[in-house]
Amino acid sequence: MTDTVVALRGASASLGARQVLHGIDLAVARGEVVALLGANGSGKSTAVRAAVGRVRLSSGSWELFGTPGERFRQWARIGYVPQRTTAAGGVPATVREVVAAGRLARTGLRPPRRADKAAVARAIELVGMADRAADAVDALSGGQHQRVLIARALATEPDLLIMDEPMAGVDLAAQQVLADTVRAQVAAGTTVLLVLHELGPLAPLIDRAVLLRDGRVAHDGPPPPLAPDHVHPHADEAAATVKGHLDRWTS
Ligand SMILES: Nc1ncnc2c1ncn2[C@@H]1O[C@H](COP(=O)(O)OP(=O)(O)OP(=O)(O)O)[C@@H](O)[C@H]1O
Repeated sequence: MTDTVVALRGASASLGARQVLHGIDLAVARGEVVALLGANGSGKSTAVRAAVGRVRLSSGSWELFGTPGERFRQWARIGYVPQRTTAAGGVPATVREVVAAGRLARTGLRPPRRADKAAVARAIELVGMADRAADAVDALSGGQHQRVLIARALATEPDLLIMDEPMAGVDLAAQQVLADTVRAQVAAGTTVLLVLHELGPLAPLIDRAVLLRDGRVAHDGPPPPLAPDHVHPHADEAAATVKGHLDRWTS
């Protein structure tokens, strides 16, 4: 048994001719909530895509649940929300269908059982979309779409949840719903790795922050300091202050 749920060690990776990651170390322990921060193009998405095996390392190593990534097969233990994409790509699927597709990692091709249907319903409920479950996803707003993608990742009941900029393009009220969702997952023992541009309403949940700069780890430790009133859930002012702190911290 190991307490490290996901780890990149000395990881380098290139996209096309460009080396994007330069020997990064990124490890997340069981139960931790880690934010991966950094400017545009610093390599955050590439790092998490490498962590889930979607980008091949040119050197270094990669582990999931104590198993070398190349040999890891228990993909149902991982919920991954990629950087903003559309959930259905023109296919008129309903919210429930898209979220149920996430459950396939557990069920394979066997017919869904009651527990599978319950997990799908719970995931939809968690992101506050129960009243839209039968609606086509292409009728949803960007923020609602993002919630559906998160529900799809939660439907597998993951031990490790990786989300790439989950708050991008999501309005403040929906951000609060997402923060509550992440809080519920954390309370249930899920390990969380988040790519974030700013901490926003997730700030109180973050145990540790890893800052990337030009494909290298520039900081790994406590998250950036927060304004004293950061806990106020809907204060634009507080969000702006946190962002101000973060900008100073990352520049
Ligand atoms: N297919 C590709 N070929 C070459 N370079 C690429 C490719 N895809 C991305 N890049 C470059 O790799 C770098 C890192 O990209 P990555 O998406 O990991 O950064 P990021 O920190 O997640 O940025 P953002 O916050 O903008 O999403 C960027 O400079 C990007 O332009």
